Amino acid sequence: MEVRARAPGKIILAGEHAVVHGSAAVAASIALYTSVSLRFPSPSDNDDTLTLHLMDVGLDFSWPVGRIKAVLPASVNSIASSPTTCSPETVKLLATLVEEHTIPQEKSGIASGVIAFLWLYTSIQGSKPATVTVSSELPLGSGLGSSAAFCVSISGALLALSDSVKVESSQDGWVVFGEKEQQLANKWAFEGEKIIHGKPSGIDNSVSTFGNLIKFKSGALTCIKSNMILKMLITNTNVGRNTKALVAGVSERKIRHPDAMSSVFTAVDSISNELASIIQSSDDHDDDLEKEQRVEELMEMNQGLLQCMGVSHASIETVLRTTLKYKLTSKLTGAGGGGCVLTLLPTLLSATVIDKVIEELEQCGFQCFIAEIGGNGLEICFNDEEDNLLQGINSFRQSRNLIALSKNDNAGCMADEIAEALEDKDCSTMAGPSTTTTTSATQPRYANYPDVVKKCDIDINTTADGVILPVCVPKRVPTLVLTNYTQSSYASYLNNSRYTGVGIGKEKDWVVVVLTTDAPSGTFSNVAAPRQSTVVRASQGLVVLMAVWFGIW
Ligand SMILES: Nc1ncnc2c1ncn2[C@@H]1O[C@H](COP(=O)(O)OP(=O)(O)O)[C@@H](O)[C@H]1O
Ligand SMILES: C[C@@](O)(CCOP(=O)(O)O)CC(=O)O
Repeated sequence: MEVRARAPGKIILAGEHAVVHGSAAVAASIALYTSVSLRFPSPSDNDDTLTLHLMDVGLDFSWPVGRIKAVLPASVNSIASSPTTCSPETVKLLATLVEEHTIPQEKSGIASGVIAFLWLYTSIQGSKPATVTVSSELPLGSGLGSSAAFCVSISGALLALSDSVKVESSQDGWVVFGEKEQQLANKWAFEGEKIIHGKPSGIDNSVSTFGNLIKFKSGALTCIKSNMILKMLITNTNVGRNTKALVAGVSERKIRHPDAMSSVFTAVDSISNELASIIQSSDDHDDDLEKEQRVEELMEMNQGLLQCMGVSHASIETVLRTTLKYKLTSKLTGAGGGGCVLTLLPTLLSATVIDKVIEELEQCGFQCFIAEIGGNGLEICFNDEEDNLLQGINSFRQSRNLIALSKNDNAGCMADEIAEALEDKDCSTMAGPSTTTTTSATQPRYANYPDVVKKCDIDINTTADGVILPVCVPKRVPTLVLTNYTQSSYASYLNNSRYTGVGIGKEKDWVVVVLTTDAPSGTFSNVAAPRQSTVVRASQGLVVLMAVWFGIW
């Protein structure tokens, strides 16, 4: 049983930090997602571990479920339908599980994310074995809400396969939870955020769960309907910072200067409310330019107040100065202290100016992108990743008037085994030609072939017709995986009528497609020896490598 969930990142247009102290804030989801796949093993897998693959940081964690049960006393068991806060004592217990793995010093911030994962997992699913894989399009720790997207997507996947939520698993493609289920996922995500952040306001997990454009104040969310075009340039200063420390720093400043800080928060509250009412839908577009200027002014004022809170940074000031040269207004977004900066790109701004600003910002070592604002929040998909790839391959074949490939279980088993053998190989280490002969010295180094063949019940003596197509795509981004099959030299195999069956396997960055034929030597119940093997480099701009082995060893 497998489910995938994805949740978007966010930008805060006004009100970060002040929102932690009860002021209003305005935020929008952006079309950059964190995706989670959750798979429970079948009894025949004999797998009794909980495994977490964190693709973005290249870290894997695995615990025998017995170990988790031994560490967590039964008294901390939660109920999936009623989100509960992880006590400091339980955080310590979960930290011991995380400490059983080595996390390099420069990635130490990941530990709190893994603790949050363990809390959400054990609370919603108990101590079942499973494999959970997380990958994100968001930069981590840059103010775009990666921690919220992490907690929301994990909560969504865990709830989707729990008894507490009713979702129609037969639906195709990405589906949005019903309102009740969204509320539940949001509450659990908030509990995860508390572990990572200490004192989150709840705005990040709310906008990641519900999507769109929202106003948020004291835990209450109002959806903003807007048809105003808000084009935002996002500049990542690439300066790392820690949300928890920045939020704590503002609270300490509030303790030192209660009156002054309370005035700052009140001013931010007014800014957020005014911003929300300006961008609220109106059919009158005559004053759009004036609205844009008012939004710019409010952003500028908000940035000034964020400086008062002590969360700006030299890199943020550099972005402000650079964009001001082009008469553009910017403000930090998220916790500040580095991270990302927003620049409003007025509707009448020419593409040439936009290119120039971006060029200048990039010369400072920053990264710029324009993100789509206000899409869906948390979404779930029950279609298996492999089924989706097969669907894509079959659409490609259909467009060439070929019959659809049907699943061949033995080939599927072989694809799984080869993917497993490849999983720890780096994409780049696979460059260069592979071996072509049967002698043990020159056999392809990726799998223990005779064992694979035996395990998958394939007769090594009669199977001669088949092709194995491995692809390595960092994070297995589905669209890129598909194009690596359909827009590379692999396309000639997919575009060949002699292949009628298919098996697909995947592990880490690797996907393996095994094609079979209808001939007695190609059904994979019988066999032969290897004939040829090559490795080719794909041209997708990513580090993508592919190997083709004709025939079976
Ligand atoms: N894709 C991910 N993989 C692993 N951990 C993640 C991921 N996304 C977020 N996290 C967790 O969230 C933390 C970043 O959160 P935070 O500092 O608040 O930055 P952001 O502004 O991106 O939310 C990471 O240090 C890690 O603990
Ligand atoms: C500073 C704050 O307002 C937003 C933090 O955003 P991020 O974690 O930097 O993406 C904190 C919060 O609202 O919980």
